[in-house]
Amino acid sequence: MAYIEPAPLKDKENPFEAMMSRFKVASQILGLEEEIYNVLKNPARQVIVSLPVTMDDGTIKVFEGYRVIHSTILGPSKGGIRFDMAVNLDEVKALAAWMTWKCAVVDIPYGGAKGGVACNPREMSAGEIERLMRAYTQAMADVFGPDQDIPAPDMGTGPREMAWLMDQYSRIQGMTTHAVVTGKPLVMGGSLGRTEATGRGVMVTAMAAMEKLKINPYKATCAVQGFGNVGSWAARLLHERGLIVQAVSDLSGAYYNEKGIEIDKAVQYRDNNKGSLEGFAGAEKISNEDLLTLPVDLLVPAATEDVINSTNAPNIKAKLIVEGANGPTSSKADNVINEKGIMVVPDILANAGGVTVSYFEWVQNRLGYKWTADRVNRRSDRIMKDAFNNVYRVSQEYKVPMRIAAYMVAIDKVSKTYKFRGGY
Ligand SMILES: NC(=O)C1=CN([C@@H]2O[C@H](COP(=O)(O)OP(=O)(O)OC[C@H]3O[C@@H](n4cnc5c(N)ncnc54)[C@H](OP(=O)(O)O)[C@@H]3O)[C@@H](O)[C@H]2O)C=CC1
Ligand SMILES: O=C(O)CCC(=O)C(=O)O
Repeated sequence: MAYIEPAPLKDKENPFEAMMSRFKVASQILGLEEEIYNVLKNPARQVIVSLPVTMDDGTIKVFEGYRVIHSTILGPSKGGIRFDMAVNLDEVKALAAWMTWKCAVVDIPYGGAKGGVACNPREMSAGEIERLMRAYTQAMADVFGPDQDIPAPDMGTGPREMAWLMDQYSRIQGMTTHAVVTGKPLVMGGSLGRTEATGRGVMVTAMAAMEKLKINPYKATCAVQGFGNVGSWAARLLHERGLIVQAVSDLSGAYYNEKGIEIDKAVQYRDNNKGSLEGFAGAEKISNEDLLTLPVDLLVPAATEDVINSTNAPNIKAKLIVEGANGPTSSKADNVINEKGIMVVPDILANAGGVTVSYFEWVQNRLGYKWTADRVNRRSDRIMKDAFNNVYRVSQEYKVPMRIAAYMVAIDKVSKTYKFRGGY
């Protein structure tokens, strides 16, 4: 069947519709039965909770929290928790579905879920964030579980928040339950390699794509948008592989140096500057928008959704885009990028290193055993390379972009499993 361009969407893209437009195209090419299409397009469960939290000044503020389980066909659902002002149900629904496809692409036995709370952690004290995370866990206690639904970090959360979640859940259960959450601190059942895992997967798939495109990493330039967990680790590891990282960014703006940013210095600066790159010296300050259109070989969007859209896509000059973030490219931009011949390693493949090592963390927790960093990295690198090669093969065979090929791999696996499970 010929490749069908995703239908362009109007105005600013709703992330769930952006996910659906690619899902539709891949389903059509696969000839997916309508009944199964309907099952997979609807999230299995959507939970919305109100979370009253006592703030430091004694007032009570009510936050809205979400957990969407998109699918449990492949196994217990898995996916991070986002603390961000922009969190809303449609975003969480899209992120949950992306988790289903992502776990299927890297062939790990999980379904997809995502959670989030609309809040601004930058303006909250550690105590307020802790009370919010404990309230969220309490409200989701019947949703979460090591064989049911296993959360992890996402934007605005990290090991500290996962520790509070694990502790609160364990108090409710009356027993220490490490395997209920991944991305925990190392001392409480976290896995070696999880912190850097998503950025590492971005690096591994970027190297694989550069090989296909015959780009020499020692001569290649790169720009990375977002300097949190994913962006800073991707930048550091790409730099270690010989690339010149010419620009990095966060919400404060982008920082450009033609000769290359010193990534370790930027990380150190951010860590000593309340998490922000604001004021970082040794680089020219440009806008996040300018970063996206720099004439680099590799562009890594590792911040948030919809940053590459129909407005700026015609000006993108990179030869390769490797998506560290979930949903950074709108479906309208897909068409423009494809016409320009830019290769895109899509989010559901490129950033799957995180959930892969989360899976290893869960396995180690259940075994009561700890793997070495070397074992974690070797196994996750192999999974990421195999997944890249599989998606690349499908994209060549069906003459479709890598994004559609990744959806095809995922939908094929989930739909076949659904049919084998039967009972409907
Ligand atoms: N953590 C993980 O393991 C995984 C994360 N992802 C995805 O990767 C992306 C980043 O997540 P993660 O690194 O964990 O999040 P973090 O919260 O650690 O970092 C986010 C970074 O993006 C910056 N940022 C946010 N919005 C914008 C914007 N509009 N323009 C430019 N920069 C922006 C932030 O800046 P500032 O610090 O100034 O706020 C920060 O540097 C998300 O899409 C997430 O879903 C995907 C797979 C796994
Ligand atoms: O590590 C995980 O389980 C999930 C990470 C995540 O939320 C993501 O891949 O988007």
